[in-house]
Amino acid sequence: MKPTIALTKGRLEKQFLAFLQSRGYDTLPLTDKGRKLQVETNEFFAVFAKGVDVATYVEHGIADLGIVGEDILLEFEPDVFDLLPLPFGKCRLAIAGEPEGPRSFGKQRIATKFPNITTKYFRERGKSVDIVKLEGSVELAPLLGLADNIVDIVETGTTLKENGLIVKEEMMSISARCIANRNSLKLKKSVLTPLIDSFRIQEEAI
Ligand SMILES: Nc1ncnc2c1ncn2[C@@H]1O[C@H](COP(=O)(O)OP(=O)(O)OP(=O)(O)O)[C@@H](O)[C@H]1O
Ligand SMILES: O=P(O)(O)OC[C@H]1O[C@H](OP(=O)(O)OP(=O)(O)O)[C@H](O)[C@@H]1O
Repeated sequence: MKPTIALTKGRLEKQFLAFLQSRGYDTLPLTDKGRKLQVETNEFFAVFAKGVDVATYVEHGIADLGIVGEDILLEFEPDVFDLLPLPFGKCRLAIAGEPEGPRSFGKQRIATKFPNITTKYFRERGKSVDIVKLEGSVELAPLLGLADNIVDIVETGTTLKENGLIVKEEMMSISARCIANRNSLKLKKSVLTPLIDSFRIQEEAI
């Protein structure tokens, strides 16, 4: 029985397909899928979902493996096995804002897509902050006065730069991860092992 892999749609999907190609897989069924959300390849069934839903499908055992950003694992803490890092989806989480600093003097207000990561990060440093949850274009928040600073993903830094913002503090580096359903790892070991092994790369290449 072929295993099922849940893939994060969009940015990570493209990078995962390039990675699969580099590992010798025929990715034609995946690249030619059009708007289909389920595709069968020679080696596995693929389903395409948003990052947090990838984690949910893996947690519930609908998918055996998942390809997801580490930010999703840190934010939602799904009950999955975090198997291995992958050499793409590389970016970092950072606190960013306007160069002249926060407007308010009281408790700092932070806009972010990642309220849990942000709360934990500041709590571990003995600070309490007010969080404003946004779903995207987080860089707008300090510009429009919704928040003092943001916590967001930075890759090239272009979005920050073009909006006149700067990194105030680097929080952590993140990459894509391969996750697994805990039961699948035991029950489908023989079909999953070759697949997982083909995703392994030298630690220093991550
Ligand atoms: N600029 C970036 N550079 C590199 N990796 C990124 C970047 N932005 C996000 N990522 C990583 O890719 C994953 C998917 O990001 P993507 O932007 O495609 O989805 P999303 O944030 O859910 O946005 P959307 O709502 O448009 O689907 C994120 O979870 C993160 O790990
Ligand atoms: O450093 P950069 O290379 O500019 O990349 C960082 C940007 O990419 C992501 O946004 P995305 O494109 O996913 O859009 P969103 O803000 O709507 O989530 C992230 O939230 C930053 O805004």
